[in-house]
Amino acid sequence: MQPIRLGLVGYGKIAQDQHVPAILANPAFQLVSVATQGKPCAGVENFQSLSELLENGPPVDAIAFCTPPQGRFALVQQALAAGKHVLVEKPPCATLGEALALVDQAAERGVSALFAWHSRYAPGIEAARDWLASRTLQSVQIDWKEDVRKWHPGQTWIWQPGGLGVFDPGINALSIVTHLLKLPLFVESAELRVPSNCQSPIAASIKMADAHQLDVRAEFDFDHGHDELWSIEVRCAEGVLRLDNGGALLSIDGVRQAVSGEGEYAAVYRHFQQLIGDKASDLDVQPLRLVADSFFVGSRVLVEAFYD
Ligand SMILES: NC(=O)C1=CN([C@@H]2O[C@H](COP(=O)(O)OP(=O)(O)OC[C@H]3O[C@@H](n4cnc5c(N)ncnc54)[C@H](O)[C@@H]3O)[C@@H](O)[C@H]2O)C=CC1
Ligand SMILES: O=C1O[C@@H]([C@H](O)CO)[C@H](O)[C@H]1O
Repeated sequence: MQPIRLGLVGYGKIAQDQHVPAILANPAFQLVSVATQGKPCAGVENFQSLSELLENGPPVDAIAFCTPPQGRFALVQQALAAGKHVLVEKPPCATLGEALALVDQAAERGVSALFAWHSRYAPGIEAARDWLASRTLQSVQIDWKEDVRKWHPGQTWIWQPGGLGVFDPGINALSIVTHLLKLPLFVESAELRVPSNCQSPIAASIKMADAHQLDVRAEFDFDHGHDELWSIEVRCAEGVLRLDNGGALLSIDGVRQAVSGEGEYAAVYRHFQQLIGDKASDLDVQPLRLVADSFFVGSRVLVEAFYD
């Protein structure tokens, strides 16, 4: 079977750290070209823009988008208009409206499209979801804290409108929790702590609920120490479930559970391959809606300036 010829747009940190290694490890894909504005990708044809890639590059069947969320909408629209399957890094776009438009446009074009909520593919997530399915949930506590200087060194886009600030990692926790729960969540209140020289928050506290008043709380911090805290604790009538290390570790009542051995991005690309084979798409916007609603109802607290 012929491999899926893949183009990639935005050869930055996550493309280098995760996407290209996962693509090279999956024989169903062949990376043939890259469009980027930074350093080129070795071993493939490089272009300065998606337009050049599409017009002058080798034929591609699909395109992976690893650019910042600002401006990504127009790029993905261009790929859809060219009839390409698309894999879109999180967050899918800079606004909820753009993401919803892409859902419609992918359906109109009849191509496969994936909003790659990569944290949903962490090793412990499916086992956690299976356990919770028959439990009586009482509360959820999310603590998602990391150092922006480690994970986004020098990336000014993250502090600009559309860059989401601490919700850029925080949306990963929201993507996990919305995958674990059966009912949609709603934001009841939020506090966004915004540095005086930034347009997006460096920390946030969010209170959410579902239609049955499940109490879901999140603490996000982008100025945390070098050792990340990526944990979700779900208290149930039958016991306590914890996901740690971003979902890589699962414990129930303090007892470590067996989890999948597959890495997040290997699973993301295997899912993309499956969607293409099935002529299907997977385009969930709920995590982005929760971020948008946090910005709608969130009270702003000005905090000291942030310097990278
Ligand atoms: N940094 C991380 O640890 C992770 C980042 N992500 C997500 O991946 C996305 C990218 O993040 P990073 O790789 O960290 O950012 P980055 O700033 O390191 O990379 C972005 C890349 O896109 C390129 N670019 C920007 N506009 C372009 C355009 N119009 N055409 C072609 N190339 C363009 C830039 O030259 C740069 O190489 C974000 O949405 C982020 O949320 C996801 C998982 C982890
Ligand atoms: O999506 C993201 O993940 C974190 C970090 O890479 C842990 O995976 C990063 O801050 C955010 O963009």
